[in-house]
Amino acid sequence: MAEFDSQKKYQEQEETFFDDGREIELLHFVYSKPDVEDVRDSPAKVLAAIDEFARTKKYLMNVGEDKGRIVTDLIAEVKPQVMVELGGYVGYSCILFGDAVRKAGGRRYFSLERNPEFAAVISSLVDLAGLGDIVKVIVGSSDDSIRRLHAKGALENIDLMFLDHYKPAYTTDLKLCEELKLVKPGSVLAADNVIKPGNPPYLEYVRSSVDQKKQANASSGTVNGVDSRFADRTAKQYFKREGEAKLDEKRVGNPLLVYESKLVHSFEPSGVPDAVEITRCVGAAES
Ligand SMILES: C[S@@+](CC[C@H](N)C(=O)[O-])C[C@H]1O[C@@H](n2cnc3c(N)ncnc32)[C@H](O)[C@@H]1O
Repeated sequence: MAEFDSQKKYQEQEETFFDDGREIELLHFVYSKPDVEDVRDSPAKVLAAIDEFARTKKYLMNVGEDKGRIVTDLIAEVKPQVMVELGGYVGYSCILFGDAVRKAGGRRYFSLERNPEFAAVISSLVDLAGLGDIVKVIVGSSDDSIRRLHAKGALENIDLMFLDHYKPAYTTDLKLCEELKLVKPGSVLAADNVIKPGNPPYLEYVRSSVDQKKQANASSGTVNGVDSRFADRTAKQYFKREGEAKLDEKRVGNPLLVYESKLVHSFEPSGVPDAVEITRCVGAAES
């Protein structure tokens, strides 16, 4: 693994590090750049402007350059027609990966974001980057949005999914996608923040054998709730705005799907070590 380049370090992550007006400040920062016309239609320049804000003004909870490269390499290899991200924030991953999907010949990048203000920031920056033809920003809770897109026929399968939203919802949303047959053999998953802050229930699930998954479903009805292994800070990250998380504890997914999963180490844009879990659905067992 390459060293972290400290010149590129984001500002320190404060106690309150999002939803305090900085997302709108970012928009003003980007659009008031003297060379904004040069930035237009350039995903790389929009990303550079977002990075500049986070390095010189305020921390932003973006995937960042280093972990981002793990996923853009994956996009170049998988060549997804349809990619979905869970959690868009201000659009950094959406612009980086939407551009990579377009370059790889893909058709659609869905960015699912619950906070309508953040979703508006994503849409504005996606438009500036000239990615409006491929990116669709969907406002709402990820599980509702997945169900609605599926019911409308707008989403029939997911070639590549980037999970980067509420940490306890990674497993329940993956199971929902399995039940709707959106995730199936051939699908690939990239899950962010599996070291910082960590996601033991998700790692356990994607690394389990078919038998282990069947047993886990049989032995506990509450295994999908907000697991006690999450730190309180992680479990309550969106509490102030969204209230208590409502996760479907009864969701069983499709335990017959066979996954191959590996951890790829890297760094947060703040320099803190983290990793992306890359999971490939390689088949389905007989029931
Ligand atoms: C870590 S940020 C995403 C960062 C973004 N992927 C990037 O790298 O540029 C997490 C985002 O997930 C959103 N979020 C949290 N829970 C969600 C849910 N259940 N459905 C949709 N979005 C959610 C938050 O509002 C926040 O914007």
